[in-house]
Amino acid sequence: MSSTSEHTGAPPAIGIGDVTHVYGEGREAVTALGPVSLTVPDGEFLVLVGASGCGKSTLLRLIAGFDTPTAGSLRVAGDTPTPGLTSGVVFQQPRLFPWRTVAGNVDLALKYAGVPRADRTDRRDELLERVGLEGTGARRIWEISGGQQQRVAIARALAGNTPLLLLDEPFAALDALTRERLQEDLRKVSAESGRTSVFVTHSADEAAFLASRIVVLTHRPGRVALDIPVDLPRNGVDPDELRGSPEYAALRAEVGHAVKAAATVTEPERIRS
Ligand SMILES: Nc1ncnc2c1ncn2[C@@H]1O[C@H](COP(=O)(O)OP(=O)(O)OP(=O)(O)O)[C@@H](O)[C@H]1O
Repeated sequence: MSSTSEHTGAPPAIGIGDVTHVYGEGREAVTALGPVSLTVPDGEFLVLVGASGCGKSTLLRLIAGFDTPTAGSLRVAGDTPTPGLTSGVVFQQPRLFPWRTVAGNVDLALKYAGVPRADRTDRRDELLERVGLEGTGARRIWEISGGQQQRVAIARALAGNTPLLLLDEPFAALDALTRERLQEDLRKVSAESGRTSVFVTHSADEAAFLASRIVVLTHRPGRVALDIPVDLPRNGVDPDELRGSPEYAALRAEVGHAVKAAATVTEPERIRS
C-alpha cells in the first residue's frame, strides 16, 4: 500500500493496509473481512460490491471508525478515523428525527458540525437545494416520501463537511424509479462536491452508474476480487445516455460476472488498473 498521494505527498483520503476484522472470540469467532489493502485518493467515488455477508458493511464501519480493525492499519487522511468527524454516513434506513422538520434535521447536523448559527440558514438552504429538496424545509419528516427522507439523510451527511461521505446501501429500500433518480442526483452532487465517497451495494448496475472505481469483494472473509477504475464521464453527461451506452453495459456485465464468481470461489486478488 502506498502511504502518500502520488502528486502532493499528502496521505491518501483512505489508507487500508492488510486489514482483517473478526467478530467474537474463540469458537464463536467469525472472520468477516480481510486481509484487505486499498489506497483511496482524494475525490474518488469508490463503490464496494459483493454478495450478501461478504463484509462490505464491516469495511465501511471500520472506515467510519465505528469499529477498530482486529489487525492491520486503517487511516483517514493519515489519522485514525473518528466517528462524526472524519465521515458523514448514510444508512439504508434514513436515521432522521421524525418529529422535526426537514430544515430542523439539517440545522441540527450543522449545529453538531460547529457551523455558527448566523451561517446555518444559508448553508442549510444550499444543502437542501443541492439534494433537490428546495422549498420542502417546513415539512415534517413523516410527511415526506422515503426517497425524500433519504435526500434529507444525504444533506445531513454533507452538512458536516467531513473529508468522507460513506453510504451503506442507501437506496436499497426505494422503488426502482426513485432509486434511479437518487442515483442520478448523487452522481451530480458527488461530481460537484468532489467529496471522497465510499458506497456499498449489491448491485452491479448501481456500481457501474455511480463509481469512479469499483472494488468487488469475495465471499466472507471479504477480500479484493476485482479492483477497476471507471472511465465513464462524470460531468455533463445525460444519465439516460450513460445508461444506454455500450461502455456502461460492458462495465455492468464485467462487475456482475465478478460479483457472481467472487460469491462462489475464493479468488486470488486480481487488480486491473
Ligand atoms: N456483530 C457481529 N457479530 C458477529 N458476526 C457479524 C457481526 N456483524 C456482521 N457479522 C458477520 O460478518 C459477515 C460480514 O457482515 P457484513 O454485514 O459486513 O456483510 P455485508 O457484505 O455488508 O452483508 P449485506 O450485504 O447482507 O449487508 C457476515 O457473515 C455477518 O454475519
